[in-house]
Parts: sequence; structure tokens; C-alpha cells
Amino acid sequence: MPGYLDNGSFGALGCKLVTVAPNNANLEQPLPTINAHIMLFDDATGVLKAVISGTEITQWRTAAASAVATKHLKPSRKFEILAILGAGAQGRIHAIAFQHFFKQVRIWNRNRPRAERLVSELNQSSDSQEFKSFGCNRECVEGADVIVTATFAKEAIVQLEWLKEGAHVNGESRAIKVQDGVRVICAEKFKTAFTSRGYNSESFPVGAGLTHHSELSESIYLRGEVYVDHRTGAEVELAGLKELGVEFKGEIGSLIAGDLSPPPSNRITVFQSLGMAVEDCAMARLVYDLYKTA
Ligand SMILES: NC(=O)C1=CN([C@@H]2O[C@H](COP(=O)(O)OP(=O)(O)OC[C@H]3O[C@@H](n4cnc5c(N)ncnc54)[C@H](O)[C@@H]3O)[C@@H](O)[C@H]2O)C=CC1
Ligand SMILES: O=C(O)C1=NCCCC1
Repeated sequence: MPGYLDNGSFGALGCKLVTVAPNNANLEQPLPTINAHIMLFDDATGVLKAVISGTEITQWRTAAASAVATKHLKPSRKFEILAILGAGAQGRIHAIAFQHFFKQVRIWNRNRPRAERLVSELNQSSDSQEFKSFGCNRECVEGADVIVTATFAKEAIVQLEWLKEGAHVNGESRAIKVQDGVRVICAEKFKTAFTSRGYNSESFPVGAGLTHHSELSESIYLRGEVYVDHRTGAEVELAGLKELGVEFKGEIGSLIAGDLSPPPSNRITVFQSLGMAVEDCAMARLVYDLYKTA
């Protein structure tokens, strides 16, 4: 993921190499599923300045993007309940990053003991928020003001009728379109890019028919106000949603810049996060600057 930013006073040029190995959680000594390294270059000369571990940066910048999206899509709402589906790396960091804006943080995982372990860790480090584990995704979501989905689920784990009026959803996993029969052997980004171009090889045995894979039900995308981090990326990576007739209302950056107004507060909103290299570059530069001044 190569990225570059320059606002006149702060520049960053970098490239993140990232792998996704969903089985890592099942190893005897579990490892993160998503591992990354960021090469940071001098943005004026192009000279390599540092190679920085990008695993935690990926977790924090993704949660930060969701927090910023939530703030700008729901500027006037008072939140009480946050529901997080998925107790992995993203679920954990979202809980830590969001906790102070909520009275209760609910966490569901398909394997409940994992949610219970996370809840126990979080309750020990907090004196004001209540963290609660759930065995049922519907119960976890019903009544929540904000929902975060951070799993690898290929079927909907959130339904429209479970959402309360004005709820906001941060969807971390891509709502991808694949052809039935695709063997998952590589990162979603490449898989989508290959199959959407009709490529077919031994590594990609492609069957008939199109399937829409997403953590959120189609009706949430169709009835909600859907915002993305990057429209050009979304047009390609979320082609399945476009084909369903889903309209992307805009980028979160346009809301921050004041080029767009937030939707009425009683509307259901969705931030469909893709992840942007520029987020990694900005954070790598901040980490590098802190390291140099420490
Ligand atoms: N938008 C963005 O910028 C980013 C998005 N992500 C996405 O966030 C999601 C979570 O990533 P991590 O927390 O790093 O992974 P992780 O492996 O640490 O956690 C994944 C969680 O999902 C659960 N899970 C796995 N398969 C499932 C299924 N079929 N149904 C229900 N639950 C299932 C696991 O039990 C686990 O708790 C992934 O979809 C990943 O692609 C990750 C990084 C950046
Ligand atoms: O934005 C990222 O970084 C990632 N997004 C999806 C999963 C891999 C990492």
C-alpha cells in the first residue's frame, strides 16, 4: 500500500507491506492475523528513513478512522451503548479507542470465550466503563447507538431490523463481490481485483454465479446513508455494492472539510472502511518524529 501526503507543513511518503493469515489465531502461540511493515521515505528526497512495524499502526489508525467517521456523521448525538462484533485485534483496539464516549461497551464473538477474555482484560483496566460479553449477535446489536463490525464473516452478522433509529455502523471488513468457487488464497484486495476482471487460473478456480459477501445485510447498505474513506477505491473494491444499487454519499474527508453536511441524526449511517495507505504514512511519520525526539 503506497501512500503520500503533503499539506505544506507535514509530509509523509511511505509504503506498507501487509499480509493477512486468518489461521494465525489458532496457532499454539497465536500471532496477529494481520501483520505489516511500513517503509518510510523522506518525502522531499525519497531516501529511506525507517522501516517501522505496521501491525499496531494498522490497528490504531483503523480505529481512529472509525472514531473520526462516527464523530462527523453523528455530531449531535449522545452515545450510551457501543456494540463491537469481533474480539480480535480490531475489536480490541476499537473498544479501547471508543470506550470513553460510551457507558457500556458490548462485545460479541462467534467463539464466546474469546469475547469473555477481552471483556475481562478491559474491565480490569477501566474504572468507569462497563464491558460486557454477548453470546448472541442480535442481542449485542439491539439498542446500540454505534456498532463496529470487525470479523472475517462472509454472511451478514447484522440485520437492518436490529438497528435502532439513528444508529451508526462502522464496517471494517470489505463488502466484496466474488464468484462462487473462488479459493481464498490471498488478500481480499487481490482476490477482488482478480475476480472482478474475470481472471481464472488454477489458483483461482472460478465457478458460476456471483455472491455478495459482507458483514452487514444488503438492506442496511440500501436503507442507510453509506460513506466511505476513499471513493475511487470504493468504486472498485465495493463494486458488489454498487451493483446492488447502493449509493456512496461521500467521503468522510469531505465532511471533515465542510464540503458535505452530515445526514439528519435520525438516519442510519454506515462508514464502510477500506483502509487508506495515507493513514499509515501519516502515523509512520508521527512515530518516526517521536522516536527522533525521544
Ligand atoms: N478497514 C480497514 O482499514 C481494516 C480492516 N480490517 C478488517 O478487520 C477485520 C478484523 O481484522 P482483525 O481484528 O485484525 O482480525 P482478527 O483475526 O484479529 O480478528 C477477527 C475476529 O473475527 C472472528 N471471525 C473470524 N471469522 C469469522 C466468521 N466467519 N464469522 C464471525 N466471526 C469471525 C474471529 O473469531 C476474531 O475474533 C477483518 O475483516 C480485516 O480485513 C483490518 C485492518 C484494517
Ligand atoms: O487497510 C489495511 O491495512 C488492511 N485492510 C484490509 C485487511 C488488510 C489490511
